[in-house]
Amino acid sequence: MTTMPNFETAASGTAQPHLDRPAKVVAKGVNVYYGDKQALKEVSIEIAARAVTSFIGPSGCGKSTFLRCINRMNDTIANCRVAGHITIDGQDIYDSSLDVVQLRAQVGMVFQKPNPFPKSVFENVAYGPRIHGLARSKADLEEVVISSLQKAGLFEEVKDRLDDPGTGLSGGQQQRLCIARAIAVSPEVILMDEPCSALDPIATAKIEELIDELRENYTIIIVTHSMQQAARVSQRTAFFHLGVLVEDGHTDVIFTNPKDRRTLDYITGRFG
Ligand SMILES: Nc1ncnc2c1ncn2[C@@H]1O[C@H](COP(=O)(O)OP(=O)(O)OP(=O)(O)O)[C@@H](O)[C@H]1O
Repeated sequence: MTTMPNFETAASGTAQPHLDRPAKVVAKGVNVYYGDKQALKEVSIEIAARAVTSFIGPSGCGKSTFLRCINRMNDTIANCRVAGHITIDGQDIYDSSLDVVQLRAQVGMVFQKPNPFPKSVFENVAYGPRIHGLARSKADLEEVVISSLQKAGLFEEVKDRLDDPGTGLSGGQQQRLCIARAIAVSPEVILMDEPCSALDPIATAKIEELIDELRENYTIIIVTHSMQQAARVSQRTAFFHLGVLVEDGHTDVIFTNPKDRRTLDYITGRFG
């Protein structure tokens, strides 16, 4: 499946000319430190709404660190300090009055290794809507769970196993369960940190198809080590190197006509 950029139907707002879509997430001058060590330097980027953006770059360049800035997951790391500005729809997500729990519902996250809760398939998905008070009745909750499993392309496979443990599903199914869990609290942005690295090629293809479907309704940011995956699933790509965002742009441009020598060296396999 090769996904070429298709931006002609901007969802709403005014598209930034270089993005072709309204910007959903805007970062300006982001610096991140672990203790004395600086992991990200002056990262500024606009992330297009309702499109898939890939973060690529050699190991240790700061992709995951930057991803975690977008839902303030770095707050949970004791020696990590984030400076700079990040807004989502114009709202400063580092504002001291911001409710971080609410932010993490608005900005869902899917991790490298599928991590379902040790609960039933149903409860894995129901947990978020329940704690966020998103369902008024049992019937409401069932509807949210079923529609989330459907959106994650998993419902047909698990409809007779809703009471079985989520951990009993295959790796690919568990990852789609984690995507359903993220979707269940109605996020606007979904962060995916190497979501296919623990999966076989068939399960990977399913997740990639799902990502392609989800971009209609969500802003998706994916960290990947696979340039083929970035080329297949994303409309935009950002290349990081040694804590610096070297360049970002349309995926086909980054892969065929990058501006910076470091990007060219990376995509042609000269390092990383
Ligand atoms: N919790 C932490 N404490 C200290 N240093 C960290 C921590 N997490 C990441 N780092 C350091 O920050 C830098 C960026 O790491 P990060 O994991 O963001 O890179 P990455 O590009 O996602 O790497 P990979 O592709 O290997 O996952 C690295 O030098 C890493 O060692």
